[in-house]
Amino acid sequence: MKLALLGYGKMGKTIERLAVEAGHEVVFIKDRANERGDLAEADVAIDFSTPEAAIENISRCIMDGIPIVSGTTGWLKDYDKVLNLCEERNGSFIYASNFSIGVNLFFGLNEYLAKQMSSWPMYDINIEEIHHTEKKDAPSGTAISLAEGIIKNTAKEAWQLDGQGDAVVPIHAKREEDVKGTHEITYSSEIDTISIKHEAHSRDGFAKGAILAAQWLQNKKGVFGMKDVLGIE
Ligand SMILES: NC(=O)C1=CN([C@@H]2O[C@H](COP(=O)(O)OP(=O)(O)OC[C@H]3O[C@@H](n4cnc5c(N)ncnc54)[C@H](OP(=O)(O)O)[C@@H]3O)[C@@H](O)[C@H]2O)C=CC1
Ligand SMILES: O=C(O)C1=N[C@H](C(=O)O)C[C@H](O)C1
Repeated sequence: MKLALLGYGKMGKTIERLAVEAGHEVVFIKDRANERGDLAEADVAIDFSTPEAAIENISRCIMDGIPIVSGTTGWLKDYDKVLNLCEERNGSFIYASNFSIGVNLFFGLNEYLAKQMSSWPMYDINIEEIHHTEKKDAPSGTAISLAEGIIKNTAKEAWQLDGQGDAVVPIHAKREEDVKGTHEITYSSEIDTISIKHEAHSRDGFAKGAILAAQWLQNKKGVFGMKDVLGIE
């Protein structure tokens, strides 16, 4: 597979290393100021850039007829624009707040637990996410997906950063040196605490998932998520 990389930071470089190791070729690289190679040669593009740059990168690929996988977080206010453009141009697009297989299994566990806990209002829900100090957005895209999974399965109505109130799922975001990505959901009562936690040990899981998604998307049209790629409910 010939890949274009939009964003060549921590994730772009990890994807390049693992893609080349797996026999793929990187034919185009773009960061903030530079472009190398030819986007038109790519079978699929992978965007891990910035919240500000993602919409332009994704739109450019859809306009140029290149299937595009995006893992950039913090740009979802523009998601409907991408949906419409993709439909108009018969494009191919996947977004996931987290491409690791482990986190996608964890999403299912989170929804299962939320459904069980919805009958027991004495438990207070909290989400905590911890990431490296260079992260630009808070809360993380993954924490937002986890909150949405809880809202879908309980009487909670919204998530809020450091929020409070009966209808709110509070998310607490911490920034610590070199943490790759930790997410923990806690249900606490006076009697006891139940928690589930996912901790990434490196960026390889995110990168491998994005490469898998790129392979899967190559000959498909439409808008998809990581559940489609992995074939999970
Ligand atoms: N979905 C998932 O599984 C995961 C998502 N992420 C998300 O991916 C994104 C990137 O993360 P990470 O690699 O750690 O961040 P980095 O800050 O390490 O890299 C971001 C890159 O984007 C580049 N960039 C800036 N502007 C543009 C532009 N206009 N076009 C193309 N590239 C541009 C930066 O270039 P320069 O250095 O020149 O400024 C840099 O190379 C974040 O939103 C993060 O939350 C991260 C891990 C997993
Ligand atoms: O910025 C990161 O590093 C990560 N971002 C994603 C997010 O916002 O959820 C995924 C992962 O946790 C790493």
